[in-house]
Amino acid sequence: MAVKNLAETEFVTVSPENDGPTGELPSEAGVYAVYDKAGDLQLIGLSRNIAATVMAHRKSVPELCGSVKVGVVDEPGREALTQAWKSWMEEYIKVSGKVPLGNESGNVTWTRPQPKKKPDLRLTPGRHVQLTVPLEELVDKLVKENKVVAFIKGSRSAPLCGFSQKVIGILEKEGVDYESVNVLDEDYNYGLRETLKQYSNWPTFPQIFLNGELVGGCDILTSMFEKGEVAGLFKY
Ligand SMILES: N[C@@H](CCC(=O)N[C@@H](CS)C(=O)NCC(=O)O)C(=O)O
Ligand code: FES
Repeated sequence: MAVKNLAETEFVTVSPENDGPTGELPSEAGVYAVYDKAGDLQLIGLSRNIAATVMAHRKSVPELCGSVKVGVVDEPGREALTQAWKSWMEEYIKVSGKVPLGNESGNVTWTRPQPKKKPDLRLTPGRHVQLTVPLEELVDKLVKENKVVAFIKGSRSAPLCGFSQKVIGILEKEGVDYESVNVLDEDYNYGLRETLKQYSNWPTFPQIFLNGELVGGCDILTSMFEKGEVAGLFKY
């Protein structure tokens, strides 16, 4: 049997202040629609366990969870669930002219909280501060005090060159805990680009250091990755 229309389905309160009402939510498969406290629809989702999923949402984004509507799907195959989800989605789009914010592509509010990316390290406090220590010494300290350091063009969250992007991608994929330094940051890493080439005797970027030693750039890391060597070397 199909689920009821969204409009005909009743609200169940789930706001965090009201910490109890899990009992009113079915631990069954079906669709659910989350409304914020202002009553605006934020997300239409489907789940194998509506109560558990909604409670997880309430925990991770309490500010957007005011109440929910749920529709249990009787014989919850993939097809039936998708069909129910589509019917609610279409109903909402017809009325509002848009998809719920949380369902827009690229919206990550409702997915599991992503571990925060580390900020890139900076070598100096800023260009206006005259350093008494040579930059080379700062580089030396940095690569010796951190197990893995990637000197890249751009930041780790927005690399500005394909070679740097590729090594960041590999380190991330392998779950390596690494520090990054943006050699193009002329404010906080002024002069680093040339200093590092001399320090490491390597003319290009990216440069990946492991335990104070240069491992190489993009080509070398890529070939290590293809041989399955990255995790073993860089993680343990
Ligand atoms: N084959 C190199 C590719 C990297 C590369 O060619 N980098 C160039 C362009 S991003 C570079 O850093 N040039 C020197 C510079 O920009 O200072 C590798 O394996 O890392
Ligand atoms: S910045 Fe052009 S190839 Fe790296």
